[in-house]
Amino acid sequence: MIFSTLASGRLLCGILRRNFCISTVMAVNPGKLKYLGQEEAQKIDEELFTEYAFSVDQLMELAGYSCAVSIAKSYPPEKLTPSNGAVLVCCGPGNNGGDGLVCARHLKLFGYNPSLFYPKKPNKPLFDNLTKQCLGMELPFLSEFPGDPETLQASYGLVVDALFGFSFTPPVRPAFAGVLDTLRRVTVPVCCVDVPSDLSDNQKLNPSTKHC
Ligand SMILES: NC(=O)C1=CN([C@@H]2O[C@H](COP(=O)(O)OP(=O)(O)OC[C@H]3O[C@@H](n4cnc5c(N)ncnc54)[C@H](O)[C@@H]3O)[C@@H](O)[C@H]2O)[C@H](O)CC1
Repeated sequence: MIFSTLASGRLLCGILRRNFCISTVMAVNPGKLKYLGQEEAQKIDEELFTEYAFSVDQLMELAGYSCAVSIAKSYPPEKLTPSNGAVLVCCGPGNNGGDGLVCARHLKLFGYNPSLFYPKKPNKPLFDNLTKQCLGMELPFLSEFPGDPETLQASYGLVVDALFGFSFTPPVRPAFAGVLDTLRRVTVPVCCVDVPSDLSDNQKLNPSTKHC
């Protein structure tokens, strides 16, 4: 699990490291943690697909599950304010968003009350299925994003940022600009899948941002 402050540059926790190495490394010595750059992580993903024949579904399930486990270890539901374990999972239009849908499902099983904000679902079976699974677990999908930080944190004790991962190309387009702006200003923990979605704009990173 990684929870550390970002200094500079685009850092990335790759699927391989996240699922196969991190928990071991962190259990032994957090100082030995190694961050992957965008290109390095993409190469590892490519290797997992080609050389080891993993499917996207498999990797996504591992990624989302790992994030839920990390969150449960660091922010147990009973320690969140408000105390009902309410979590807002913000999902973007790519695979990073898919990780978020998986994460939400596992968070529910871990005793949280996740709600999803998923404004741009791709029209592909993978995302249809992940959405169906969340609906089947009665996870609410918000029709609108809570407009300001105060409204958001009155209802949710933690945010999962699964908006963009290693394929994000700045600057953010208007459809998501307001969402990122609000996430920069909330004071509740923001746990990011892979990288904070506004990492290209380091000066404005929310100090409460964590990444897993
Ligand atoms: N390698 C894999 O297949 C896996 C990756 N995992 C996770 O997926 C992300 C990377 O996924 P990808 O679909 O390549 O991209 P993103 O989710 O980062 O986003 C692409 C999505 O975002 C749109 N977009 C890009 N730039 C902008 C912008 N400036 N403004 C608005 N929108 C933007 C773009 O059009 C696409 O729709 C990786 O980080 C992992 O988290 C899985 O874990 C499993 C396998």
